[in-house]
Amino acid sequence: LTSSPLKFYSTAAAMASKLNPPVTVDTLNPKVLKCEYAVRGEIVTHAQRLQEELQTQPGSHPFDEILYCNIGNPQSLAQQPITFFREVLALTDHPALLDKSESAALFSSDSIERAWQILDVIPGRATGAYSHSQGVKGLRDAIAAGIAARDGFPSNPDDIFLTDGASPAVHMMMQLLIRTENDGILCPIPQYPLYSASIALHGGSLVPYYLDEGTGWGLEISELKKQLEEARSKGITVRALVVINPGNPTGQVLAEENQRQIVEFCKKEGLVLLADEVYQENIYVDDKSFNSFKKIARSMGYGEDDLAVVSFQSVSKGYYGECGKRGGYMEITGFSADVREQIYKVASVNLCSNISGQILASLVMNPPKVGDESYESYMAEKDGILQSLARRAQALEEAFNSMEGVTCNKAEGAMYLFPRIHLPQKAIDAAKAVNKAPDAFYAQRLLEATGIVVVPGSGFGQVPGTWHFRCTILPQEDKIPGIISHFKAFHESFMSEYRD
Ligand SMILES: Cc1ncc(COP(=O)(O)O)c(CN[C@@H]2CONC2=O)c1O
Repeated sequence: LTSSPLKFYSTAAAMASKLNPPVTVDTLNPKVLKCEYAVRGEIVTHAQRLQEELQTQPGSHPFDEILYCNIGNPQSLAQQPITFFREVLALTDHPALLDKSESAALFSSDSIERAWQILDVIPGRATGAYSHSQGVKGLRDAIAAGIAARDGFPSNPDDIFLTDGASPAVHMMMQLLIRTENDGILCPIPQYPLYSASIALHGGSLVPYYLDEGTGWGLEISELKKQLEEARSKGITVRALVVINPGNPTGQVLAEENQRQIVEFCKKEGLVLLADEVYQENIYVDDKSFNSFKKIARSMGYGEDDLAVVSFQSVSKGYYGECGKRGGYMEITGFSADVREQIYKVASVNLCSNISGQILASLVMNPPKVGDESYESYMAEKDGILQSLARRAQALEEAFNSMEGVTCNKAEGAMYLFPRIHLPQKAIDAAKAVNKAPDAFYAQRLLEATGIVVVPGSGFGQVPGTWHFRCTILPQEDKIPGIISHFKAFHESFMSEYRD
């Protein structure tokens, strides 16, 4: 060590850093440690381990593939993208294709025309350049037109912020609204854990309101009032109300009257209404249809000066399922000019969202119309996917309801079922013995027996003492009977093992 001072100090420094590494879990931001996201949590990590074992040791498990029913990721389960959308994306991603004569034989005339329209609103037709921080103005014009056509009320392109999926838009709003842990956000329980994770990351307080499983996950205003008053009595300033419609993980579609009550509640209590509407195209029941909260507010005569409504949309869901393209937007209304300036400033720090995602968001909100060359084929693809999703939801709902001790509300929309499992006390005790929540214990045993990955209800929140799991309706239709039979066989065996 004394042969050379440099060697001495470098060895000593190396030893010191091993003893006191600059970063340990204990020295990380405690808000990060508090954050949890169950959709890709412990059960999924375990599934990935089993998947590796299947590859390295074929036959090592009583199944030959892992079926990921944990995440709303349609194309990872073989759903095909919409042809028209992909043709336009291909042409705008490589505009030189438009100058080649062969392209007319490869692409529909309306996808070529749409590609030109899009390129003409992008400065210099440069789809590789940064755009305006809210997104390309011409694309926001198209999205605003699509929103207006959907709702029957005007939409201002300057209210739209194009984002890399809805997730960053939610984070941005939490960043803007949460000052300290005394700022609260009313969130549904069960909720999609992006909200609890984002509130934790931003140091705020999640104020829960419980959806009523007994009335098909109904959202009761009395529950909102109770939770709001309880939070306020603890010194929490409740800033906003999150509504996910159609619901994730619960799949309910709100009735119009209920939406009006919610708008009235937000106006009366001075809450920002954060309307997560990423499943707006996923409706499977004939007696419900999607109404945006902005449409409801405007139809009640409430305008910019009455209440703030932020609407989130995404290209990840619907019949398009383009999760990996990272497209989406938030439409912000009801904020003053100086608040909007601050929202713009935060958006500008990230420069802009990706251009392909922006283009795709404009296509989702302006799909082919009657008379377009692609209209028939587009509608055939769209209806085919949505009708199949509805059949899969029905088949899985019926299967869960046929299982001992399982009750499952209908998936009116979205992409999930969220059945309740009434577990025998012996199973609850067995879970406790291995320090797991009973539904996490059940999900792990299901995975190890069948290769099926579901997310424990504890990852979404639930009424204490109740246990659920979330299963997507996304495996391709020909796989559903096999999933049902394996699920049922496992469940019967599990219940026999632990029946009181
Ligand atoms: C209600 C809701 N809001 C926002 C998002 C975020 O979407 P993007 O960031 O992709 O636009 C999701 C994604 N759904 C997650 C991802 O897959 N399964 C889920 O529950 C969601 O379910």
